[in-house]
Amino acid sequence: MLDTILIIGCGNMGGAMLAGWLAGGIAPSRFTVVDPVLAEAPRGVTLLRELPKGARFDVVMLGVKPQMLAEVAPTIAPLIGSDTTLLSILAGAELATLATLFPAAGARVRIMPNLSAAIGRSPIALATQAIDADRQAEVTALMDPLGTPEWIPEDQFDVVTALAGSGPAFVYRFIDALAAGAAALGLDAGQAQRLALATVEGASLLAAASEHSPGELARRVASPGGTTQAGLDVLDADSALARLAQDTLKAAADRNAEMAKATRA
Ligand SMILES: NC(=O)C1=CN([C@@H]2O[C@H](COP(=O)(O)OP(=O)(O)OC[C@H]3O[C@@H](n4cnc5c(N)ncnc54)[C@H](OP(=O)(O)O)[C@@H]3O)[C@@H](O)[C@H]2O)C=CC1
Ligand SMILES: O=C(O)[C@@H]1CCC=N1
Repeated sequence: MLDTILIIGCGNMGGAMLAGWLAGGIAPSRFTVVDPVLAEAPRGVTLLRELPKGARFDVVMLGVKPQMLAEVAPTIAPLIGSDTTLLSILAGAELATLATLFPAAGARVRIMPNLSAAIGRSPIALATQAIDADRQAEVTALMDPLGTPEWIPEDQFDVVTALAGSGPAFVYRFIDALAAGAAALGLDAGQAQRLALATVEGASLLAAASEHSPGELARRVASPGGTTQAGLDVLDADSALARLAQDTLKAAADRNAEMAKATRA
């Protein structure tokens, strides 16, 4: 059973996952958080400034920056035994690196969530090696309150990190760009921001609920020879948006691969 959970590094992403778990009804008493700067933990969650000595947890989740891994791993390793499931959300920290740094762990799972975990709406990519089916099912169940867990081969982590981990930032840029474009055409800036956000929220919810693909939905918005088609023609000219999206994802995926190299133990 994955009852007790130690989160090491509870910043933006670790904090979002903790919020999602608590909102999903998991008892706060199951969580212990180690973080040097977190002002306070949610009610019922134990907050420590340093790693606990001699304690054992069913799950240890690494939530520090990837650049910290080599420094903190030797102090974390004594907490980890064959009964521990090690989870890592560190971009670029490969399973082989985790195996070198935490050889005693009963299971090691690499995870790529995003900040929407806080509201239970994150894609959650997971990769592992040599895990027994029961423990794998327990990890999946632990991720369920955070969104949509999917086990994937580890060699897809660079692109999945770019798409699903970094992706919210790209969407936020697009919302800002829509709002700035509308403001430049004369709309009040605050109103433009509200309308852009509501448009993206509604479009995204509809696409998620619809039997139709996003491409088909775009076709349904665009009346022949109308307003939308005039705008789509700009996005589609020379595949401008498609190329920009691919270049954006490639830059993020390449950086993830570089970080994996730098983090290799
Ligand atoms: N942000 C995101 O959307 C996503 C992030 N990730 C991954 O999540 C990890 C964390 O990123 P993010 O949350 O953005 O980063 P943050 O800097 O917000 O969080 C990391 C936290 O760990 C703390 N910390 C530093 N050293 C230790 C230590 N020795 N023991 C315990 N805690 C420590 C940091 O404190 P201090 O500030 O003092 O260093 C900070 O509070 C990264 O590895 C990243 O790749 C993955 C997916 C998405
Ligand atoms: O930017 C980063 O490196 C992390 C990984 C994915 C999202 N944030």
